[in-house]
Amino acid sequence: MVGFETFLETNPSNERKTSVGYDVPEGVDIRGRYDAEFARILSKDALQFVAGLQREFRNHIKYAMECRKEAKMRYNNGGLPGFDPATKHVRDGDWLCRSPPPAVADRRVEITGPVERKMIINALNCGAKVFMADFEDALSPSWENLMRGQVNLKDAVNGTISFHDKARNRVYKLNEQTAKLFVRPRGWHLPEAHIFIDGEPATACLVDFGLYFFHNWSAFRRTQGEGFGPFFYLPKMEHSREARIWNSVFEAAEKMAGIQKGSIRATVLVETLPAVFQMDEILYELRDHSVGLNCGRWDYIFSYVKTFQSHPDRLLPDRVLVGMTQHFMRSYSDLLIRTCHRRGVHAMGGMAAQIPIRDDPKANEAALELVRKDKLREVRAGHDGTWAAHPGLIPAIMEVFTNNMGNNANQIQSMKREDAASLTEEDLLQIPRGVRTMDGLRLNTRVGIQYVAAWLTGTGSVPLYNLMEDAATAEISRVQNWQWLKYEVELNGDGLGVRVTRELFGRVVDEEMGRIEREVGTEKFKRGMYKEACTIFTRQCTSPALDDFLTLDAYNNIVIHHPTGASKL
Ligand SMILES: CC(=O)SCCNC(=O)CCNC(=O)[C@H](O)C(C)(C)COP(=O)(O)OP(=O)(O)OC[C@H]1O[C@@H](n2cnc3c(N)ncnc32)[C@H](O)[C@@H]1OP(=O)(O)O
Ligand SMILES: O=CC(=O)O
Ligand SMILES: [Mg+2]
Repeated sequence: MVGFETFLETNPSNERKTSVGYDVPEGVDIRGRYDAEFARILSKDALQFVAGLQREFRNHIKYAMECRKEAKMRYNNGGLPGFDPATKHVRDGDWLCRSPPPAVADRRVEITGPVERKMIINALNCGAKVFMADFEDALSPSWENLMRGQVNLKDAVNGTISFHDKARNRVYKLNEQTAKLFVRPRGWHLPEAHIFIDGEPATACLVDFGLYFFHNWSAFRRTQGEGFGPFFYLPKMEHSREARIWNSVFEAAEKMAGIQKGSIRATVLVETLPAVFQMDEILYELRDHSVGLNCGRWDYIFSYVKTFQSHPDRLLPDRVLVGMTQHFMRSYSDLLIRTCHRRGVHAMGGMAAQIPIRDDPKANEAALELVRKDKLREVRAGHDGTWAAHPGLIPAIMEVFTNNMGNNANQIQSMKREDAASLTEEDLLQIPRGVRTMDGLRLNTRVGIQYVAAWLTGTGSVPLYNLMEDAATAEISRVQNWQWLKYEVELNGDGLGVRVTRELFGRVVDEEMGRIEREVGTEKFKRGMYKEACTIFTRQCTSPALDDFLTLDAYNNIVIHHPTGASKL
């Protein structure tokens, strides 16, 4: 794994202290650029709070990351993830989570997006019930993006956020009625290299959570949460011990603020394969702070490949064929619904990748139809709400959920899905069916390189070939290529019987780089970071050992380059 240690080794500049301008508490060093607006976020008190969390929980986090490594070793030695016999009493027990706060009882459509100023306003205004503001899959974690994101969220919670689009002479402001705000901090595994605490990079999610909570808990509870909150989404957990750390972090934050235990609420994304066997345990750890689980389908597919990286009998078909109707995906969604409703909380659906296609009405209608179909399956299965990637999808998704749920805020009591109790480990692990093709290999390569190029220049979610791409979808492209190369799989869907060798992949990379250049134009291609992206992506696809995360390696580049803004490629 490329982690803190590698980060330190590969970045000699980390020896420098650069807290110039910031008033920092003892032991805290800020290495990002000084900006007067950032300084309001990075106040001494706020940093003291973040440093306190880091000091209290760093050993717990390190231990949890060690446990991830041990689990990986077990899977790499042929083991399979499964239900833990030691926590059977939790799964069998008759307990409930606290009931959902009234402010977010109805979450039928949630929009997601990076913490970019205009998008925050558009998302809050778009008619969705919830907006998940994202420091994670949809954000490239440059210093500028992170700090501006915190400034933007503070203004949003205070109701003062505005944006002047000078090119269009348009001013963006909040409507009377807005979506309720959830914030998604980064995962446990990521460092925040611009903030050092006691000589090591801060844990990224504690920075995201800590700064947002410190500045917003009071206003949020007054203006948004009807006495509850703030609300969070928690990504990429692999085990309930990681949920236990979050629960303790929440308790520490509540204590600091002097608010009641159970004020903070969070929805956990079940988006790793090991976590599907821990859903009861995760809810149990967070039972005072939970507001449900969500099917993070894209990272879940990524995690399937990662977990089975040493299992050549579990190869994935083309990425486009691994949808929610594959048996293992349907089983995961069904069991998540059953688990959440049994514990009295929301079971949220996931993200359809389709987005509106502006210049082609026929293709646009076809994309919308795919989204409707996906959402209809979710609501009929019993999900209480779902995700939308784009404001243009909200009316259609809202209609599907409202037609099926009527005036009920959710289906927690009406869709118990007891039938899903009989789902087995085999159901949850069943190998996805379908063929592998040269087109699949080419698409993975083209999408992966373009996504990394965007990420390196500060943009974490992009439209590519009429689909939303973010860190999770790009991960699927990367690990699928890696898996196919590692096992030199036969592309069995083309009738040609070609095997995926390094030589073939080298040719594919060259040809797809040529195609990207033709598609984006030579000038943009030269200005962008496509070559750097190609180096990173190709290295990761061909490395003997699978990197744990695409973004950990790529992060070294954005720390060095300090992009100054989110520039679209
Ligand atoms: C796997 C997962 O984790 S999913 C969750 C993480 N991923 C995301 O959140 C992706 C969110 N979506 C997006 O980032 C964008 O919709 C993209 C990148 C997919 C497409 O972006 P674009 O092509 O720029 O969208 P498009 O040009 O159609 O935008 C039209 C308008 O909608 C706005 N818009 C588009 N998506 C969003 C959004 N998610 N939230 C708020 N506003 C949005 C744009 O800002 C633009 O506003 P304007 O007309 O006022 O200028
Ligand atoms: O975060 C969501 C996902 O699908 O991954
Ligand atoms: Mg995800």
